[in-house]
Amino acid sequence: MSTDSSISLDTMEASTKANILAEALPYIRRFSGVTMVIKYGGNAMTDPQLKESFAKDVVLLKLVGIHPVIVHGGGPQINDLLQKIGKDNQFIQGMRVTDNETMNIVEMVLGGCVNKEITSLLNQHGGHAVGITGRDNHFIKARKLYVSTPENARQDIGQVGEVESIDTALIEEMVEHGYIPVVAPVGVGEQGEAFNINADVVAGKLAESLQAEKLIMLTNTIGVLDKNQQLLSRLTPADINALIADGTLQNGMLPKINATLQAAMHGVHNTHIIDGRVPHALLLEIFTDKGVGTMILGQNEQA
Ligand SMILES: NC(=[NH2+])NCCC[C@H](N)C(=O)O
Repeated sequence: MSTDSSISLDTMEASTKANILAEALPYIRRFSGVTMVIKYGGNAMTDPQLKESFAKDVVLLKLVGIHPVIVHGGGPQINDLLQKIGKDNQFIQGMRVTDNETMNIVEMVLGGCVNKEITSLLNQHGGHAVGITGRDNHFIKARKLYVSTPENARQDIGQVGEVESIDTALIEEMVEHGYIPVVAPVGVGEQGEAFNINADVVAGKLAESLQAEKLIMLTNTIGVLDKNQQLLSRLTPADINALIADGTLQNGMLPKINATLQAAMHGVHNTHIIDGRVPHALLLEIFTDKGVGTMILGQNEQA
């Protein structure tokens, strides 16, 4: 039998839970039928417990009528395999020098191991996930990305690509039929060859092409921080530009920020940078008023 004080504690806990559910309701209604592109990476992709909570969240999103589209990375997994087979990893300006042999490994790891692991994880939790790369139906067209050297010359670093165009028909078809697309960031060149593309860039461009409601990046940071390391919860693209100009946003964060900024400027309603190390970060961001990370308002959203 429970005592009086435990009854009141139970009641409090129940009412907190009820409040959370009630807070979620307007968002469930508002987001029913919309597409959200989710960039999956970092700890959320390697920690067993975080993997579970991610999979449960994605399946729940689908169950309440949201259409999640997953884009994943896999840099550390590629490094591991290259190291195992004794192939050197060389980076220029943060980009992997990718000869044909390396590209084969990249494609094996991204389109094979990592993609199928995520797909299977979602399916195990009751989703209907299907894994693809940009070479499927040639839906992500890529061109070679050159690095500019300090002397302003163009340097060829192999099969590293940038997005030329995305044909969304395949993804839309999958979504319509209830599937959760899981996309590995590999694109296809003019000759049918594979290109390795940065996953943040693919997620941003895909969100843009799909005119998604949201682009959500799961990262290993709590969000965008100000000079005093405090979380900035809501920002406009203009705020972001100011933070870049005054040096608050540092190098490491810039590629991610640029990908979100581009999406925000090209029709994606809101973009979010959230902490993938927090269990259920996706649900907390989407279904609560305050969220857990940084929300960047799209160009036409109200500040
Ligand atoms: N970091 C934030 N301020 N998040 C607010 C999220 C609000 C709402 N749940 C949405 O997804 O649109």
